[in-house]
Amino acid sequence: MSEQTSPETAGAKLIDGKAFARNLREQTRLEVTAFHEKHAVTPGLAVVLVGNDPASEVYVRNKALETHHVGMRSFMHMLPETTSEASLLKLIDRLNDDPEIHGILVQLPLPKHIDPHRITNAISPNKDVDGLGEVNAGRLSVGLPGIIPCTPLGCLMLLKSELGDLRGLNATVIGASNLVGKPMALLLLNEGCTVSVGHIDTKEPAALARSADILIVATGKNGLVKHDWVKPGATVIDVGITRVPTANGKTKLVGDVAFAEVAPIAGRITPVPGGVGPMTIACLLRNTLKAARMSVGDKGCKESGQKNWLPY
Ligand SMILES: Nc1nc(=O)c2c([nH]1)NC[C@@H]1CN(c3ccc(C(=O)N[C@@H](CCC(=O)O)C(=O)O)cc3)C=[N+]21
Repeated sequence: MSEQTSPETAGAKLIDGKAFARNLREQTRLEVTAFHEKHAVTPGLAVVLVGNDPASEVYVRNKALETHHVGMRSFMHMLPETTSEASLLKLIDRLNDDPEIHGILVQLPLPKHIDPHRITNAISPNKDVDGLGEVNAGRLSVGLPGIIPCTPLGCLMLLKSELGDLRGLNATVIGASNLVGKPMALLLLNEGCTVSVGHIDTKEPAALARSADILIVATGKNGLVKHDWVKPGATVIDVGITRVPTANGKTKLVGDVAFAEVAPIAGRITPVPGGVGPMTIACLLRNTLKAARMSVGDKGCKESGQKNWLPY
């Protein structure tokens, strides 16, 4: 990756998640071809969306397109907002039993009348490409191989490619969700970082953030992280993604980090858009390939080696 600086980002290097994700997808495409030649199996991903949140519909469409680009099959299920929990569970059962489907993703958040925990855990652990079910979450927490949630996995790939060995570094994760913050903290712990987790009740989040060599922010509060939250030279990974209106009546995506004031202080920083977002989708495709490999007991792949966490 080339050093990119601009007047607004003074010393900070932009971490180009978009370019990294493009390379990862290309690598995945080649591996999907080889996998198909060896096993005559095409990896298949089912994506389920309940309700019609316009932003979710865009992500879901992008996922379908990128799935095709890497040579996988995509199965879309767009269900009405009024779908009952029972009928969603029935669909998941069908997808669990369908041999053409190797990965199942149910887009979150779900409508209020559906218990997300029950849904996430209904997905077979072998097809849980979001890595959010109790089996995969538990395996991550005890240090066993499993399927790792896409966003934290993408963040870790960016960090390792930028910084190499992370052992001994101080990492602060702001946000403690099951989707990002908690698995991110566990991954960094497994990499040998000294990890702190800040959350809604943390008394001095700025001080906690300022102690970090690696700062990961996943709160959904746009512009939360100001210049005085960041240690000079730190690597900042912005997971937040919020659509805000602009002066000319359009909208744009912004992160949880106040980019213009933080970029001159940080050593490296991910932009929004073009940072973590594209990595999430690229990692979803990796996880789907991994699930397909597990389904045929492909011992020739790194994924079946019991020590290897990362799908590359
Ligand atoms: N079960 C589940 N798993 C998820 O992984 C999941 C989810 N539910 N619900 C919604 C969030 C959101 N999410 C994004 C993925 C990619 C981009 C992405 O590609 N963003 C582009 C910009 C896209 C655009 O311009 O609209 C970028 O940041 O550059 C964004 C957001 C996955 N999520």
